Amino acid sequence: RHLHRRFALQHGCLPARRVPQPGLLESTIGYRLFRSDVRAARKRQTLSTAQRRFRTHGHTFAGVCLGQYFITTIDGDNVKALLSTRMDDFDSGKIALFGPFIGQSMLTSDGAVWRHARGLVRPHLVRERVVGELLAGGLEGHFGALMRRVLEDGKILGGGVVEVDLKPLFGMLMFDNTMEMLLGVKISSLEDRDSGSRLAKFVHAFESVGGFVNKRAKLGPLLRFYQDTKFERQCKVLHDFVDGVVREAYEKKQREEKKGGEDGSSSSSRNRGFLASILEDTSDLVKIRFEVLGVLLAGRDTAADLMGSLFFVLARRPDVWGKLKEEVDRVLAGANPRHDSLKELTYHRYVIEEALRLYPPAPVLFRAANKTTLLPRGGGPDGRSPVLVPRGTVVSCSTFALQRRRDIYGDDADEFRPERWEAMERLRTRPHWEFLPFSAGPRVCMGQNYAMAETVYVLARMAQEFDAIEPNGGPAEWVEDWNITVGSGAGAKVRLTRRKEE
Ligand code: HEM
Repeated sequence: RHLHRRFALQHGCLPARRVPQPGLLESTIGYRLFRSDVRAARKRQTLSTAQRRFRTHGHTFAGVCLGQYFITTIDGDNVKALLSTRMDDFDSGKIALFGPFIGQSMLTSDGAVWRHARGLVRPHLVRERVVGELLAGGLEGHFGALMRRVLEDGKILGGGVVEVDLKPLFGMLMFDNTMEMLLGVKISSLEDRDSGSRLAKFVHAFESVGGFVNKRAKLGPLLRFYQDTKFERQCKVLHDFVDGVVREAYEKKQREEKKGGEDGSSSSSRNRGFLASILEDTSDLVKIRFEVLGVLLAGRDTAADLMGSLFFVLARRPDVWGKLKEEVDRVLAGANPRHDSLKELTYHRYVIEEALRLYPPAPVLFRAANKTTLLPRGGGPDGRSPVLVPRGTVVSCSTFALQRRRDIYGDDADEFRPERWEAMERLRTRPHWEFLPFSAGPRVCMGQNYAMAETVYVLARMAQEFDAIEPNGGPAEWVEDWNITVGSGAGAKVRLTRRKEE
């Protein structure tokens, strides 16, 4: 306490506003706050509850939940300190949650280990190269498989109309596409109908991991007393599957190197795909397994949840669908999207950015302070003074609430209006630290260009294939569904009308 007081005095820190927790027991344990969070989660209102709290208590406030002191903020300056200028004072705080699944990999590590992992993965996810490989690779093939599944799984009504829930199909599409990009092998969960196959077991285990991690996240500081053997069993299924592919690629590389050494030619697998590239750098196959699963985790659910939420909304917005069709016909004139034409689909991008703003698949960013530090704002009665952050504090930012701030996005901040992005670009008022679907700073999402390109591609292809999209039941408003990421709780149940052949 003495050290904290001295640190606060030195840096002019004042106390942050506290969420009301009357009584000594509540202000030190925070059980009622935890109960109210659990109730909100049951009603699928975690995100809107957080948004309401910020509207009531201001942009930065503190509290205690299950004995853990936390600070939460949607102040752009604080978010910048957390993710960038003071990032070394914070750990990612994810190893306890994800450790049994992805070990010490890029997503879970910090400091030198994280820097090395990021350097290893980065060359394969940078802009031009990624988009080129994406288009040269199998995305169109996977999209074709998706179209076949729409017709097989959907209810055909005649007249080119089909009713289907697109959300699980987008999950499979993103899985297949990310697996191909990562492992360099064609894997099609969209076409695999055998529920007993190794692939189906892998997909099932991958999907169940989200529920386990979510449960672990809810336990907060109690997690250290918890062991989940079911979770460990599913992790083993995932590890065994990836280990098999990695070992095969490693042995192939060794064979080729030997052959190359004998006849003087270079290895033909060199620099092809993510896995081949990592094998150039390390032969630690366990490390490779964790990096592959980490990127798969980071890339699949986020992109699939984005697509699901997007199509939930588009079914309710024929005006936006009409504009997408108009743009895709004008720019592509019936051809498949190409590297250069993707960039011209600007309205497509605005629509996706608006979905990322209102329904961010990663709606909470959090870090744990590894030493006593500060956030620049939120302290004192006017909230303008720095705030002390004692070592061990969990600091979080609800990007869901941040990206709905009315003082930044206007009075219609809660409405889906893609045109706002065109206006913000024209007026050069595009927010930076207040639009963080991919986070920002040195730990910014490594796959953001890949994710944007793949989403624009799929959206454009859907607009080429379907004349109309309407809701097929479900609520009028989007509801949250928490797994590791957040998607549409009502799925994307739609009635699609095929375009007539010209
Ligand atoms: C719509 C899709 C996506 C969204 C919304 C998204 C969002 C994010 C966010 C918010 C983070 C930061 C998490 C944190 O710091 O706590 C992140 C990190 C990351 N993302 Fe994405 N992501 C998406 C797609 C992808 C894809 C497709 C890939 C790869 C193929 C990918 C790879 C990564 C990696 C490797 C990191 C860790 C970076 C690091 O810790 O240095 N992401 N992503």
